Amino acid sequence: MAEIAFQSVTRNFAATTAVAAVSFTVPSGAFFALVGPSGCGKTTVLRLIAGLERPDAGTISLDGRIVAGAGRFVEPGQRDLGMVFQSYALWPHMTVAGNIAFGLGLRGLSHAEQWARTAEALALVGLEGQADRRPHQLSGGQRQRVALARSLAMRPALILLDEPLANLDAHLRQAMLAEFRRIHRQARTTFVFVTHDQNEAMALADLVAVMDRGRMQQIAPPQELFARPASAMVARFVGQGRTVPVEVLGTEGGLVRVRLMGRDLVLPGAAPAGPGWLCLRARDLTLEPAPGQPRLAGRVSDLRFEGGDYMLSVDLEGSGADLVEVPSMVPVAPGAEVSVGLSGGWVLPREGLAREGLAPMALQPAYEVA
Ligand SMILES: Nc1ncnc2c1ncn2[C@@H]1O[C@H](COP(=O)(O)OP(=O)(O)OP(=O)(O)O)[C@@H](O)[C@H]1O
Repeated sequence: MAEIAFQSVTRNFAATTAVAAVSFTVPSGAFFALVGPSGCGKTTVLRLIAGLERPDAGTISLDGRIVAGAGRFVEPGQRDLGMVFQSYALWPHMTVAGNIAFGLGLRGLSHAEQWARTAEALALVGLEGQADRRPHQLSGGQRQRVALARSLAMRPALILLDEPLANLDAHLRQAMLAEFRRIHRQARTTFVFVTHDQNEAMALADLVAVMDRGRMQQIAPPQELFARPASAMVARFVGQGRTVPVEVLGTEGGLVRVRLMGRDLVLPGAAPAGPGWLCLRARDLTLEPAPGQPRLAGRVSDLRFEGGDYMLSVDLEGSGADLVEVPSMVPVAPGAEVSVGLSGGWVLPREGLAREGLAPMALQPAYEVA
């Protein structure tokens, strides 16, 4: 297992700053996911960890040892890490066992040790009995497991996975998410997983970094990213959040008082007085507000059938926000005027807030100020 530490790491490609003064620490043994829209710099971060890119500034340490920066550079082969790519990169002419044992042979391990480690890695990924097959005789999911087994057999301190599920169909991807979690638990190795799919990152990892245009927006456990987004980008990217502009009036008993559509509401959040965003997700909104629950007037713009119920797209007219998503047990025709109840949400400053500035806070329900 290995701890990963970036300190003010920058990587430029001509005029593009792919990674901009990024600092973070991943604890040893974590399942760490890097997520963000295309071009945000996540693959470059992965390649910097691997030693396939050199930083232009800053230092990268693995387990306390500087591997890049401060006049030092440790070659990829000397970093005690394995890589798994979406293309699998298996040798087509070798059997499954041959593919896994190949790297072990290069390390000079005895045949007996190669065989023992290959069998162990195949068992770990659930491919016992497939040792003599060739890659073309396997499904996509099985090939991905062989690629992972090949890395695991080397027993590295760190395994880097670059969109390993991208080539699999949605059903298989779901199954592989559970498999990756199990394999990580059993292998007791630090995993770094790059994906553009926030659902995948949130389902897999115990620590998720959201990147945008070369910068780290937030690094946090999935539950915290969802409940307490640090910037509007994270609020929108994670869990299909919608952001509604509000005026923050001040803090109040660990909550934040905001003005929204002419009403004063007190909501969970972390923001100083001034312009803010209210991040809302479907679970924060209901169609039939309980007595005393804050409510906002809206008009149904669209509805779709989802998960056995309906999801309405509602225009909070005059709020300046995009459409919000409101779950409903019954269909409501587009054009209908509705009253939307607010049971939660998260208020953040319009400019975003450094993670360090956010006080930990228990989640509490919203209430309206009389
Ligand atoms: N070798 C390179 N030469 C020039 N520009 C590069 C190179 N590698 C990356 N970039 C640029 O750096 C930025 C970040 O790229 P990177 O591949 O890290 O993003 P990403 O988040 O992994 O994107 P994707 O999800 O599309 O793979 C992009 O603007 C990309 O065009």
